[in-house]
Amino acid sequence: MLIDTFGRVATDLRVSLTDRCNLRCTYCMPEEGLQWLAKPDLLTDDEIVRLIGIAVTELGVEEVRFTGGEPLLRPGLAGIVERCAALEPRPRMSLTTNGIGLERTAGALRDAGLDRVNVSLDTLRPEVFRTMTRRDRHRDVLRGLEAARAAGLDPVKVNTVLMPGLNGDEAPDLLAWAVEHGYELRFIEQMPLDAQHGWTRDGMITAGEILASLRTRFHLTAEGEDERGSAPAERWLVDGGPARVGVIASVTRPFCRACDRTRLTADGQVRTCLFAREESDLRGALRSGAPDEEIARLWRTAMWGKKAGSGLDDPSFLQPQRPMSAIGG
Ligand SMILES: Nc1nc2c(ncn2[C@@H]2O[C@H](COP(=O)(O)OP(=O)(O)OP(=O)(O)O)[C@@H](O)[C@H]2O)c(=O)[nH]1
Ligand SMILES: C[S@@+](CC[C@H](N)C(=O)[O-])C[C@H]1O[C@@H](n2cnc3c(N)ncnc32)[C@H](O)[C@@H]1O
Ligand code: SF4
Ligand code: SF4
Repeated sequence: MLIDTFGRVATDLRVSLTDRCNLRCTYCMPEEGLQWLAKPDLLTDDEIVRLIGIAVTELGVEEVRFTGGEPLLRPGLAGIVERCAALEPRPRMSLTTNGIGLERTAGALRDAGLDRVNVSLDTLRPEVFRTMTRRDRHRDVLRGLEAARAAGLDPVKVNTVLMPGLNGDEAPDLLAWAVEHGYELRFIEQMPLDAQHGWTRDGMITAGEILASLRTRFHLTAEGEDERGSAPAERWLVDGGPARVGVIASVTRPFCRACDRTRLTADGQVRTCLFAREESDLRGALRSGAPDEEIARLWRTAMWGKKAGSGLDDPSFLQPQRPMSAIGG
């Protein structure tokens, strides 16, 4: 098992498959993109499957989420999913994506063994999408979402970051649209994880503001703590249900106490937390011929260094060196 400093057990593995992306969301990366990881530094498909195998068979990981950067840019994604679906015990598998290309790939990913998908979409307005992502791909995302549902990926969740002056007034419209289409919408508080270090607490829209805005049009009933478990999203029934809406309030209502995550970057570093400042090198061990037991030992040791939480409220808080897209958001 992966037991951290506080006795919490990590059963949820987030794997970044690439740091590259075909969008340029303003809260994530600059217009010109970033200095991408060099190809030889990326884990190969075989290395990723081996590490996930160790996590699942030796370390008690039960859930694997593929993310990035944009994971659909990884050519071997369906193959990786298929090989992970053959592991014993079989992990639950999900994908966090911007949805571009999902129209083509959702069926194959489902057939390979993917269980569910979270698609990021911040706005229903194509021109706002262009401003927020600096790309004209709104329609591709909507088609990707439809394809995910049609392929039987279930649930299909939608992740939305609200930004003042852009989509800040769209929460009720987005919720009405999500309820109509059967998607589970979650609003995410903007976090200080952008490559440009442009985040300010005053400049973000808080969970409280999002809920107040939703309540102008919907009746929301809070779900119990038991139903939440270790999930980042607090959820509310919309107009009595069954539709739900979530808010991931990492900044104003942190949920680190129940954290059950461990992370693997695309270049093979274990991170204990989104906001960790240290990493442990598994790629080096893999490439120097370490056996599975040694890699499992390194991974366990890494988790003993996990901090209590994000440290966002600590006056000495420092943003991690890697931006969200390179950590695996
Ligand atoms: N603070 C914090 N935020 C997280 C963490 N994991 C995910 N998030 C935030 O939640 C957003 C959505 O994450 P997803 O990739 O959809 O995953 P999730 O919400 O854990 O997924 P579900 O299991 O589907 O609920 C991310 O973009 C982050 O902003 C985490 O460990 N810590
Ligand atoms: C980093 S992206 C990676 C996966 C994929 N490219 C996508 O956008 O879904 C994962 C999630 O992180 C969120 N995200 C990115 N930067 C963020 C920030 N500064 N604060 C909060 N969420 C952020 C995105 O909205 C997205 O839902
Ligand atoms: S949030 Fe996702 S889609 Fe947007 S730039 Fe970052 S990695 Fe790309
Ligand atoms: S910020 Fe770190 S400790 Fe808190 S929930 Fe996220 S990964 Fe876990």
